[in-house]
Amino acid sequence: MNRIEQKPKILIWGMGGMGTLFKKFFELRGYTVKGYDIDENKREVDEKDLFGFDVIFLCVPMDSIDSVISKLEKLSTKFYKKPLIVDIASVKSDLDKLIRNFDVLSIHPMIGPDSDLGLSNIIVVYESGREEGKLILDELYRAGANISRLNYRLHDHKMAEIQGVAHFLLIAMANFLKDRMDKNDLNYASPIFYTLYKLASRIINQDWRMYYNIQKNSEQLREELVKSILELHDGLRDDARFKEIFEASKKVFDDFGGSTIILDSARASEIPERDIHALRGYIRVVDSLILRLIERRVRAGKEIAMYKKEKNLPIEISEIEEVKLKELASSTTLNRMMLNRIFGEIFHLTKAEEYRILGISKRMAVLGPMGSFSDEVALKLTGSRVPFIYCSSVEEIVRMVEKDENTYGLIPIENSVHGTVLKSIDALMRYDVEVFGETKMEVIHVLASKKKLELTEIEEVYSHPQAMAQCAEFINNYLPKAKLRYTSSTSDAISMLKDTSAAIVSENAARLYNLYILRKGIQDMENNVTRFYIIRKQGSGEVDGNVTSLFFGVEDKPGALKDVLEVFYEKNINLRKLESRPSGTGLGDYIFFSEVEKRLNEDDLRRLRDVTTFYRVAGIFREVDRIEL
Ligand SMILES: NC(=O)c1ccc[n+]([C@@H]2O[C@H](COP(=O)([O-])OP(=O)(O)OC[C@H]3O[C@@H](n4cnc5c(N)ncnc54)[C@H](O)[C@@H]3O)[C@@H](O)[C@H]2O)c1
Ligand SMILES: O=C(O)C(=O)C[C@]1(C(=O)O)C=C[C@@H](O)C=C1
Repeated sequence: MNRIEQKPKILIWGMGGMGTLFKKFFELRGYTVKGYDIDENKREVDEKDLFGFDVIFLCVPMDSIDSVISKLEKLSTKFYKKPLIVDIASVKSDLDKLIRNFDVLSIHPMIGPDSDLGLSNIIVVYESGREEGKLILDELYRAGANISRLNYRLHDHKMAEIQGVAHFLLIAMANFLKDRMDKNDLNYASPIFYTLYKLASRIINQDWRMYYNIQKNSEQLREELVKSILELHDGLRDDARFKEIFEASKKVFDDFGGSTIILDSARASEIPERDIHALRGYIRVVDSLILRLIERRVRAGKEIAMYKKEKNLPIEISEIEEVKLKELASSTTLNRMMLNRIFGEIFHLTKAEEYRILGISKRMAVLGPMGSFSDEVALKLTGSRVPFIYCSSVEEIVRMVEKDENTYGLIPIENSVHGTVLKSIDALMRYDVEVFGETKMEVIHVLASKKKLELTEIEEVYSHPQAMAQCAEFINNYLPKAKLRYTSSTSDAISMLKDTSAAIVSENAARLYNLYILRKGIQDMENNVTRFYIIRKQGSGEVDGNVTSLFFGVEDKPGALKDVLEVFYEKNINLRKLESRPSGTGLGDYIFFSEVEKRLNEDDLRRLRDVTTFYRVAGIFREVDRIEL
């Protein structure tokens, strides 16, 4: 465990490409992060407010680092606490100066602003051992970055090889071909040419200064490179010599099996204009890429599953999914709701593979969609070790459970405000399933929105009619002017949200869909509790419990029901619930559903047989908070 109690406050000094990347990364992980820049338009804090931060990320161009260090030195007496300076420069020539006066974590992130920190190589060049620094590296590590260490004096030399050579060759290619080719030549391009062309374009279209500084750092190596190119040129006069040079490189340059680089280097980076066939061709390539990438992602599930088994971790870790969804939503303008659904399904595919590898075949059918109240209850109940199937009706759940011994179900049976869920009783009556547990959960509604809003700014409120009714008092008191819009589900309510509207949903749904929670617990009644049945295929497991639920019929004569109740009375059995439901055989024909607080024994059932036309035990169960499936 880290010894820092609170997350350090971070200042990003230089809000360009890399600064923005780090700001978003740490913000999404719950840190307070502010940006400062020489350009006033990019500033979130003024110069006078630079002193309360625990960590300062130096994200200015390399040419400006020296002046920023001098400024930091001048300011140093005013800091409330000595900040940790995180240096990310690509060349470490200023590091000596920085270390002299500050606590420093010097890293070199080997990615550009448009990349992802997951799987990136982060080279740690110097660390003064501050806890904040360890925490930062730990966050990067947990996001999948590969943290390596390299002495800072060796760093610049290594970078000359890694970056200097690659940049030089690509800049040389662009420089050489710029007068010889035009964009039409791309019609003749091969995937390899396209890849190099794209890489060179990426460099040429950025600010030249950083590349200049990197080349300055690789002057000596460049000379060796030019010499080696001439040798290769020379080697091409003789096939045996060329073969030798060619084969010698194989030892280091492995074959990249499974790479999508060639697929991606097809014309898939630019949308063709107008021509419908070209457009369809383009979409075909993009679809193939998506497919290959999803396959790769799912394959990773195998390794993750083995790790989770070893560490006894649940398959589903909703916090990880939440951060990912937030991260994805923040880097696109695509519809957030749809994005959540698509990635929700992709997560499902990966999880399904994890379950398959671990031989987990059990699943639980619940009322969907993901983020519904039932989803929340099922998560709590199972500790998320089994996959959930999201159904759109109770009947669908019960039907699924009847069909498959490995599918369990969670259905609402009653709510303390709205009473019995008759659809659940009807479904239990029709299908061969049994109740083997019950669980309760308090309904807590929250008011949530896409953007942070004052209540007075809310023009419309979206929700399911039942949730709306349960929050009527709050709506009348605090949102008297808002228009009420009824929707058929939580996810519908969320998808309708505009910038000035809010939805009444569960806290779980608000978190899942990255909404702001404006008010919590807005339901009128305290103690708004829903009770659920946990069901399985009839006869598919051990029976245990202290409550029995049963269906029975009585003759159509006066006192018939009283005879049944008398059996319970005689035997001192407390009747917890009694409902009558139409049997479906004719007008006036009813079946009774009841719950009694006892595990009925042979004798109890014999007595019931005498006073009923039929009975069927729907389940023997007890209340549970957790189930092991
Ligand atoms: N871009 C990359 O691929 C990459 C990769 C790894 C490391 N780095 C390192 O990250 C650092 C930043 O690179 P970038 O690509 O984000 O640069 P950038 O040009 O995108 O952003 C730099 C920002 O710093 C601001 N700035 C300039 N001088 C300043 C000053 N004196 N005070 C405050 N703000 C100032 C600029 O206005 C700009 O917003 C560099 O040290 C670079 O070596 C960059
Ligand atoms: O990161 C993991 O632990 C995974 O199993 C991957 C993954 C995913 O598909 O992104 C799947 C299940 C977890 O709920 C979180 C994430």
